[in-house]
Amino acid sequence: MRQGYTAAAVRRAEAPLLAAGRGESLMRTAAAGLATVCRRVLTERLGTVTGARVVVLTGPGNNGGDALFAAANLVSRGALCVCIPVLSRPHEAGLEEFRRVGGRLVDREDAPAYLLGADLVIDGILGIGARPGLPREVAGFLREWQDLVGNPGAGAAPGPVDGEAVPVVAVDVPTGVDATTGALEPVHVSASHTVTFGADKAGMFLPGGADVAGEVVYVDLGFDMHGETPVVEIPEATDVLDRWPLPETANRGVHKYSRGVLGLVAGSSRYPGAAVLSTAGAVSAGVGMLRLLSNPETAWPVLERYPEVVMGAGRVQAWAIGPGAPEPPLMRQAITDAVSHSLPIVIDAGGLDLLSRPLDTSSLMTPHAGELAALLARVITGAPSREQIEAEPVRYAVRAAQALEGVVLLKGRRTIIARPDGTVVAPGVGAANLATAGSGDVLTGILGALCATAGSHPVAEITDLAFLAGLGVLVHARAGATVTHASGIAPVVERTVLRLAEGGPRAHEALS
Ligand SMILES: NC(=O)C1=CN([C@@H]2O[C@H](COP(=O)(O)OP(=O)(O)OC[C@H]3O[C@@H](n4cnc5c(N)ncnc54)[C@H](O)[C@@H]3O)[C@@H](O)[C@H]2O)[C@@H](O)CC1
Repeated sequence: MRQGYTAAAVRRAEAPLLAAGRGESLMRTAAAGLATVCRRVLTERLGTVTGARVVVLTGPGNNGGDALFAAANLVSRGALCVCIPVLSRPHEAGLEEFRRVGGRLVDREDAPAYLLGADLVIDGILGIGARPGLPREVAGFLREWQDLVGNPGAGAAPGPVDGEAVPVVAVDVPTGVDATTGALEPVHVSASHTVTFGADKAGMFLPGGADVAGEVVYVDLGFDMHGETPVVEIPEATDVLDRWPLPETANRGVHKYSRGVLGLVAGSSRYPGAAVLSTAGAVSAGVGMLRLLSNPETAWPVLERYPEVVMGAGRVQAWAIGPGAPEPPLMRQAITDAVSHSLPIVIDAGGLDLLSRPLDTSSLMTPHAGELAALLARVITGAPSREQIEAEPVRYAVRAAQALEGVVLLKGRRTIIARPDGTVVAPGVGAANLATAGSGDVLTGILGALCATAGSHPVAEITDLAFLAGLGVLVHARAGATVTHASGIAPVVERTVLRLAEGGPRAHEALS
């Protein structure tokens, strides 16, 4: 798991080291890490660093200092580096070293020629010291750069040159990206790589920043982050291997109940397929048993494919309700059972329409932006529109988690899972082919199965529903990336879970 912090937290963590007079050595370590990434990028692109044409963009702060020290390293290995000061005078010691080894300072007016001929651009204009609102000079420069490389989109600065994008390595944070929230200035740098120092910055993993940071490479500076709370957690494949709650198989006392029973309320005569898809997700993710509450019309297609499903209510360890707009009385029955037995409940689609206040049990709500707008309209005053939610998904997912005192999984191209304490889990980008009807139903089944299985373990409490949901989203995305149809996801989820259960190298295979 990676953990992202606010810029203020990073500042607090670096303060004791700066007070101990270690500022220069920190910068040298940061620059060495930055140079390593630049050398890798150049070698991948050109096969060598020697003769590579590198443009270094600087601002007045330490961010530019990092860039210049790193560029000095590249010059000493034969790269041809120029520095364009985009804002004020560059970092003095960095510039001195850069020039001493043969780097050249060039005028801003000459920037177009250098940018067009570059093999690599290093963005050291602004880092975590950036104040909101780019200075005019910087915004103007980035706009010219955009026009130059024929990328008129409001966002991306660098674009394809001669059919191939020039790599841009951002120092710590791409210029124009808020290090904490990921919010983008109207014009900003779009990087292929971001080399970040001391601690991951939250904004690089949240919508906006995550779309323009490229590969985020972390360089350790020995900061002690223990006293700081990460505001975003990023689950990775290794977390799935370590923390996916696999059904118990090892001990002899195992039976279907101890492997997790999920109660599912899904499907209607209008959307019978939703029950099949959510059942597929749940069964594939590894429940011990599945009870389906549904009308007979909906039940038959499910039973045809999954005869092991048991119809009707009974003892369960978790509930999942809502895919395919099931009949409200059935969903209410599930909610009542979840609350009276303190069971976790996943609430999707039609189930969300029943909510207007917090439930007195662990809840995981899975709306998309439109559903969240409708839900918030019932719960808070001054609720946002769907468009507002799409523009600021983290803000409104957190708002909903607080108002509903549960975990809110806001679906979108970048799914965000918010806890009531304001922290989020950001499992990264989903597969484009998951944006299909029915894909969310499969996810609900997976999430329900995870809750049921985790809830059936000897320590029957789910300490972190949001992180668990993040693992479900990762496996769902992984499965989706390898299939072309939502209905085809289930077998891939099943294969993934089976391989997790087998452990060893094959488990890694399933997630790589
Ligand atoms: N302090 C440390 O421990 C380390 C810091 N490092 C680097 O230092 C960076 C932070 O350095 P700084 O604090 O110098 O900050 P920056 O380099 O981000 O920039 C700060 C400068 O830009 C100006 N500025 C910022 N926003 C502006 C705006 N909107 N309009 C006009 N001027 C604006 C400020 O007045 C200041 O002069 C990090 O991102 C990282 O790259 C690294 O060297 C590693 C160690």
